[in-house]
Amino acid sequence: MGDTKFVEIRGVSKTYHTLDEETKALDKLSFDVDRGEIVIIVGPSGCGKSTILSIIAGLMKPSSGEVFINGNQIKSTNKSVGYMFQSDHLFRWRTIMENVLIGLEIQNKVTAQNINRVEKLLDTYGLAEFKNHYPNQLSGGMRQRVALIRTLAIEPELLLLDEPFSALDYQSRLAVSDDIAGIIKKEKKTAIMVTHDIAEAISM
Ligand SMILES: Nc1ncnc2c1ncn2[C@@H]1O[C@H](COP(=O)(O)OP(=O)(O)OP(=O)(O)O)[C@@H](O)[C@H]1O
Repeated sequence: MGDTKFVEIRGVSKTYHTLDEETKALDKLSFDVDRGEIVIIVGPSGCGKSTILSIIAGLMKPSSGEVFINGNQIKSTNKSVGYMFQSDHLFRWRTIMENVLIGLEIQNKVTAQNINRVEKLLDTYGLAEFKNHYPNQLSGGMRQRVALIRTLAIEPELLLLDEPFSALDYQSRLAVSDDIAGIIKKEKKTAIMVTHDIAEAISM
């Protein structure tokens, strides 16, 4: 037996069934991710990228195969995993601070210590002065940064990013992906990102 990897994907297959057809989205997919690694999966639309992230997050069960995080098999959603979606999904009626705190609110963990930690994250990543602003007062790139800080606020060990920059125009996409990669490295997180955009993958 070798060392246990941080994330292990073992022979994962997924077939979707509808009334009149079967779609094989994943066929015996296996790979490992080490702690602190940023892995980018590139492929065209429809190749099963969102499916594998949903399975790793425990939001969906594979048809066969297993996923382990830290040696524990994933069977349902898991606090050690943070998921960032294609668009930023910020609530427009909540301020930046209120948006960033939402995960902690759901977990009933809005303590003075956690608020302080989140304020430091906003400060480090240049958003402190915007904490009482609303999402529509920020640029697309800043909103993605807010979405990442919201995901980081619950202190996940593994970040899953599903085409997080696809809503941005080409020029800001490369700058923002650079920016987000820098934050992930600085916070020493492990991340799996999926994208159809090779330039974005290389820039990360
Ligand atoms: N709930 C579902 N029911 C039936 N088929 C599905 C379902 N979800 C996804 N599929 C099919 O499975 C395949 C993989 O989908 P998936 O969303 O994982 O791909 P993707 O690479 O993330 O694509 P995109 O970038 O367009 O989201 C596609 O052919 C899709 O049509």
